[in-house]
Amino acid sequence: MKKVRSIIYKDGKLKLLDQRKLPVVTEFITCSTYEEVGECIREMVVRGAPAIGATAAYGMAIGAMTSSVKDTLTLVKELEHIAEYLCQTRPTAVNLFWAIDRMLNVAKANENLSLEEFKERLLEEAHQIANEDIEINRRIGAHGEKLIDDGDTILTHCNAGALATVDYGTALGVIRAAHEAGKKVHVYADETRPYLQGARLTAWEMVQEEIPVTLITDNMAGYVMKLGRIQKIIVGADRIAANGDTANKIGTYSLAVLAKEHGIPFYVAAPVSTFDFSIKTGDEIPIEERSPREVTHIGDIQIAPEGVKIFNPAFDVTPHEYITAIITEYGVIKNPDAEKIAALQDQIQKEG
Ligand SMILES: CSC[C@@H](O)[C@@H](O)C(=O)COP(=O)(O)O
Repeated sequence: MKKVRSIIYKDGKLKLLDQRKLPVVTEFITCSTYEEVGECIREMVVRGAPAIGATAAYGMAIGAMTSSVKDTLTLVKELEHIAEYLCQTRPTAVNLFWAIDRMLNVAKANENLSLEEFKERLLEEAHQIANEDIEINRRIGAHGEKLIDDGDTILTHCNAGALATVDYGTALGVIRAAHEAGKKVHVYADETRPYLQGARLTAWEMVQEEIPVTLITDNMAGYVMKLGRIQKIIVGADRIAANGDTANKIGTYSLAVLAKEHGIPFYVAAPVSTFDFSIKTGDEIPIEERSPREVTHIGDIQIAPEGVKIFNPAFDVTPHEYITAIITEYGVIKNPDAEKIAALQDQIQKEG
């Protein structure tokens, strides 16, 4: 299998595949400070909920390693500021806050270590978060591929692949696992305006791995469903509320409504780090609004008149009633609701 690694740590530096330039240019940006890491998250050099989380964890480790403070207790205090800075980068994907919290908790639990040991411990935790992500995605894939039939054509939105994670992917991980299991699958990728993650990234990943893929513009999705070409829809997630309502890339909600109308199963694939058990419903999920330029321009080409008003929400929320199942590393939650997600939370606490 050809691998697409987008996050590489080496010798105190984090190399991030510049996803803004794909698929035309394959170029890495090297970050030596936590500020540079934060900038890369904000500017979407790296994007996708699990990838953002792992990157932020390395940002915390790099922040500790590059700090000039002379004792561990002061460094823990400094890490709280670094955490605040990194938390400001993108608001919707909860994996960002989850990874930063996990790093802060490790910092607080190890404040008795020597400065050098403490820095090593933080780096070790960042590596652990990154390595676990790959393992978790494979488990999601193993659970999810059982839902895929030989010969299925699967529609996906945005990019929930190796690029959006440390490797393998969530929604695309399920598709990869089905492909690896010898099932013939065909992918329909929505281009995903305005940032074109589907056209630029999902299509690229599928072409790289020789998984058959057809690219469509977002407004073609309803028509291809009506033509009977789509058997399943699988998307990733940026934040899942305690009742199963799911925030994902703008346009996901429209797909879920269309799926219901056409009787097509609509699956969400996500690690448990994407659940925000602290919020009851999707109404509480903060939705990022991005620059109007993403809508008025495609690349450097202006496509809208100067002075036009723009609304550019980057995510929407799909109510849980539209979701056939959520696939996590713990298994498949059919018809997700508050009760089933509370049971998942119990399972996580029991199994760790
Ligand atoms: C496995 S990633 C799942 C989601 O993060 C993905 O579908 C998505 O919406 C990404 O949004 P992005 O704005 O590109 O970070």
